[in-house]
Amino acid sequence: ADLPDVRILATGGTIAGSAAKASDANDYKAGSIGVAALIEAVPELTSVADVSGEQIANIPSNAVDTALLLKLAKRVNELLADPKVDGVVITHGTDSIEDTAFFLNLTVKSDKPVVLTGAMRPATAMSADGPMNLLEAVQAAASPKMKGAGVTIVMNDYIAAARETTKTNKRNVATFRSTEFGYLGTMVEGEPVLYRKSARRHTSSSEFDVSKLTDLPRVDIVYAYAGSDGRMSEAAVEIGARGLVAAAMGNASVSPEQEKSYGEIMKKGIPVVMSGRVPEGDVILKSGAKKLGYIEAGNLPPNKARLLLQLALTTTDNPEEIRRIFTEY
Ligand SMILES: NC(=O)C[C@H](N)C(=O)O
Repeated sequence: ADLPDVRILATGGTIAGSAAKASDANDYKAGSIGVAALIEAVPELTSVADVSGEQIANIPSNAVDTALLLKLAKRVNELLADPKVDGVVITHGTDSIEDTAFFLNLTVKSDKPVVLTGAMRPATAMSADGPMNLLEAVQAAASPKMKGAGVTIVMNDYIAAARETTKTNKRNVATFRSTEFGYLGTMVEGEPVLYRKSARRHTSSSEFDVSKLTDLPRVDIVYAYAGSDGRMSEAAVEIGARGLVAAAMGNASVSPEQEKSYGEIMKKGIPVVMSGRVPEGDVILKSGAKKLGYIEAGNLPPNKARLLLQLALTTTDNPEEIRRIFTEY
């Protein structure tokens, strides 16, 4: 039969991790098994799709950097532009999988499925979760039902939108949860069953083009807590930040010293996006904070607001334009 053509791009992580003992699910080395071995461990893949692997990196995902994000986005765009390719799966460490997924959600120029997956237990572990996650990711990427769904994370039977998904448990296999707007769907007996669509711009309707970029503007995140002052934000500007993301307490809540520092930074034309430590709910500024000129992050967490601000700064410095971007993506 003519099976869908699915390309697997491997970047490392625990799914490619190995430990000395099957009982060890903690003290292992992430990114030690190559893509060929990942595919070989799941012989069922060959009845789902015509799969082929490509090793993009083999690292734990805390080592993913801007260069790798750009490399991945460019490679995915190249592959999906080929009419022969039906979908892409990316194996990735779970620590930053949501960051990479959201970045690709904003920079992949295609409606074809792009599915990220990973594992919480290394490949050598008893009850390793990687093989089933890889199978379900390939099943999703091979399915025409996933067309236009945006970049997704498929793990533990759920199909989760890059924008709304976050790691919630440091060690448990059921770590990926969708924030308030839910999962897109679930994998049922090898088939995606979808319940919803994202209303936010992504993939083929995104305005961001990374094809000619070799770097992204520096954006730093400043964490707020009772007793924080303005020195971290000042230091970030000093080392070259072109924008800041405030990880505020509550709803846009930062200390008075921090507020003063942000006010001065915004006067210099450096945008400050107001996000927060609290995982759910949209940031809504009070009139005083609005006057200072913050940009509201909506419900984006700081790590994703940072990526969106970096991409926004590749196209504009105008706060009104950046504000529009934060309402559309
Ligand atoms: N479960 C994992 O994949 C965690 C690992 N430290 C990583 O992100 O690479």
